[in-house]
Amino acid sequence: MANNDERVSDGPQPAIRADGLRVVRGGRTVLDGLTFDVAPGTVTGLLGPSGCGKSTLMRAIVGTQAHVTGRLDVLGSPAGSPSLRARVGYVTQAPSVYLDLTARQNLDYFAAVLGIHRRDRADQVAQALSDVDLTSHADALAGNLSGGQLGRVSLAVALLGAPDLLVLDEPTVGLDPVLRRDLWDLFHLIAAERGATLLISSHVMDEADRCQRLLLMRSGQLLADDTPDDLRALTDSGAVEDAFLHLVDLARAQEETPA
Ligand SMILES: Nc1ncnc2c1ncn2[C@@H]1O[C@H](COP(=O)(O)OP(=O)(O)OP(=O)(O)O)[C@@H](O)[C@H]1O
Repeated sequence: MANNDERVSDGPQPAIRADGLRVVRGGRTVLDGLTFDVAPGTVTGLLGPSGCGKSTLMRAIVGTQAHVTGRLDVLGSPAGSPSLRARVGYVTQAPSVYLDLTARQNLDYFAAVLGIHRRDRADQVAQALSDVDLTSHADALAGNLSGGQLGRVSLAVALLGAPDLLVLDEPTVGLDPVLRRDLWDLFHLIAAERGATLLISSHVMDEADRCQRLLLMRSGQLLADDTPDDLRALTDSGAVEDAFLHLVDLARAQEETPA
């Protein structure tokens, strides 16, 4: 990837820096020249309608997406660098756990894969289970857990080893309001107590106000990179959803204006 230091940062090094990021899938440009920074220690929401490219961007950030061009640095190294493996936690939309193992056995297995020393493993597994409030179900077979509980096992896996960056693809989809609120509280706790950076995708705009910053996407492009308050003020809107719709209308009008 090209290195290009045109933007001079006067703050701490961004947790994620994208510059002219482009991804082509199946011959289609699905990310079209994204440029943005994610500040360290923040909870940033990645919002946009289904199919706009959120998962593709997350895959690029964690280094599992092919055909990525432009610049994409994560925690100071090019995305996908081997040194980032233990520093980045990633939860996909589909829970990736073994259904024939218990929650604890799943975590123990992934802790071993991550290289967490045998002597520290039991403590770290217990901590991760407690973080996601699953201690009481630790020894239940994953196959017998509810969808929401399974999602929390995946999240616990991502928390193992205390990663500096957590990339969570729609972690609250399908959860009841109480669980959603508890998870968002947990995300903010992780950022505040550990200084970790969280990038969390959602297509539900009412989750926007739970984020410190927002990346709003549409059709592979970035519509806005702002705080929820500034976004509302900028577009004179009462809700982030209205601000998003306002920006979509503006983008459409620009597309329709003859050059
Ligand atoms: N293997 C593929 N080949 C070609 N196009 C693909 C492929 N996978 C995804 N796409 C397209 O890339 C675009 C972005 O998909 P992506 O999964 O990143 O969107 P998303 O915003 O995460 O959607 P959702 O919220 O529904 O998960 C979509 O238009 C999708 O159809």
